[in-house]
Amino acid sequence: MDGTVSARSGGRRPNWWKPRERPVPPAGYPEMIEAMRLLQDRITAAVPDAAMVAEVTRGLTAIADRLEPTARDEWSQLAGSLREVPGRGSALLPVVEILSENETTLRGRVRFSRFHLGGNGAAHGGTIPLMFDDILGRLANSGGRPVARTAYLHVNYRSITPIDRDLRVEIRFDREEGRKRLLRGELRDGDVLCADCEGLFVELRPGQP
Ligand SMILES: CCCCCCCC/C=C\CCCCCCCC(=O)SCCNC(=O)CCNC(=O)[C@H](O)C(C)(C)COP(=O)(O)OP(=O)(O)OC[C@H]1O[C@@H](n2cnc3c(N)ncnc32)[C@H](O)[C@@H]1OP(=O)(O)O
Repeated sequence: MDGTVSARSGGRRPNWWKPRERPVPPAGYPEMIEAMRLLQDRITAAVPDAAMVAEVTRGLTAIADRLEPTARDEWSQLAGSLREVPGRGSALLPVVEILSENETTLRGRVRFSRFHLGGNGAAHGGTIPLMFDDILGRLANSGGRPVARTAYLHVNYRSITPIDRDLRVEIRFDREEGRKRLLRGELRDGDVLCADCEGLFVELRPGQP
């Protein structure tokens, strides 16, 4: 690792975990990401004819080309860095709207959508750990603690997780032993337990990527 930062991919940087200034997005940035999420849902659901496929491909390529000159490295990108915005400004993440948060507990509302479909109205099994990893990681890294990464994430699928419904998620900080932080979480549809999880986060040592 030489610490070189490339403009497009981000590159790796030594001591990357040191706090840095929070980026300030331009007006309308969260709405742009929301439009991207809508696009993901609509493309997933669409069965367009060939003419519309060609038209959409042209339109999307034109937008991608328009954005290309504004690309910055990982350390300056906005997507995923907006802690105060639900879904952190990342179109990858299922959006968790945080209802309450302190140093031990986080409660939120999450809605999986068509983009996250696995089959028969249920969310894809990979999207649930994605959601858990992000909010467990948020709580694990709260309270001014040094950065920790997920060492394991164990997810139990207890019943299907429906898309297009508001679900509740609750995360608890279970315990901390040296560099190890253990957290647990539950995802519920009303009274029905959809999934629960346990995650181990391990604090990085200086120089760890
Ligand atoms: C990314 C952080 C962002 C932070 C941002 C902060 C602001 C918050 C804002 C917004 C929230 C955003 C939140 C996003 C969160 C996403 C988090 C991720 O998804 S991270 C990507 C996936 N994870 C990896 O890629 C790790 C890859 N693995 C590693 O790097 C290493 O394996 C690591 C660091 C996890 C541990 O390696 P070692 O060499 O440092 O530590 P050793 O000495 O092996 O272990 C220490 C202790 O942990 C146990 N341990 C380690 N791995 C274990 C495992 N898999 N199972 C059980 N125990 C394990 C060991 O047995 C040891 O325990 P004993 O001290 O002996 O009691």
